[in-house]
Amino acid sequence: MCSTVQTDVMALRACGFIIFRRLTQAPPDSIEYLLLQTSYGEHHWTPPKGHVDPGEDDLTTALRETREEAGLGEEHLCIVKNFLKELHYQVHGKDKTVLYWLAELRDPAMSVTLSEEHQDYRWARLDEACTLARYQDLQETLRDAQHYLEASEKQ
Ligand SMILES: Nc1nc2c(ncn2[C@@H]2O[C@H](COP(=O)(O)OP(=O)(O)OP(=O)(O)OP(=O)(O)OC[C@H]3O[C@@H](n4cnc5c(=O)[nH]c(N)nc54)[C@H](O)[C@@H]3O)[C@@H](O)[C@H]2O)c(=O)[nH]1
Repeated sequence: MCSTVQTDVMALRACGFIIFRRLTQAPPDSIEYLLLQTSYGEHHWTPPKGHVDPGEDDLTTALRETREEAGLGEEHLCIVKNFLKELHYQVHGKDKTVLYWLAELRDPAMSVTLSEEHQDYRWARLDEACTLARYQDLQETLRDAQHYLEASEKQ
């Protein structure tokens, strides 16, 4: 009973990946981000992500959810070091934390396989991605990712 009460007051926590691909080597505006549209609720668009299972570490959750929701595993991804964003918002009056790592799809032609949780997906350049991801914090996260990638390319 105690554990049920504790679970109820604990903040929601989810983890995922901002996945991008480059269709050509350059320029940086050729970067496209993967967004998935839920098949439930308001049919909102987010990168692959999901709730952390009890005892699971955050990165394991992000990888598991990305495989479950997009059919993309660690072997298909190149994780970008030093990029990790934390979002905080409320869902039905409850605090929720979402962590996003950043990863490049190794083979840009690799196809995405959706689960029943999503009805559509889109590879979108930054502007379109921000339009689909209509939450300001997610838009800022996508812009931060783009800046990070552009800055890395200049080095
Ligand atoms: N039938 C039905 N079933 C649902 C529903 N809801 C869930 N299920 C079930 O739960 C399972 C999902 O399990 P996971 O995959 O593990 O979890 P997540 O990936 O975490 O997915 P969620 O959808 O739970 O959570 P969010 O994406 O966070 O959306 C929640 C609300 O937050 C807002 N919101 C979203 N993103 C942002 C943002 O970046 N910034 C801001 N500021 N706000 C944002 C937006 O208002 C949105 O409505 C599904 O299989 C369903 O069975 C629902 O409405 N109807």
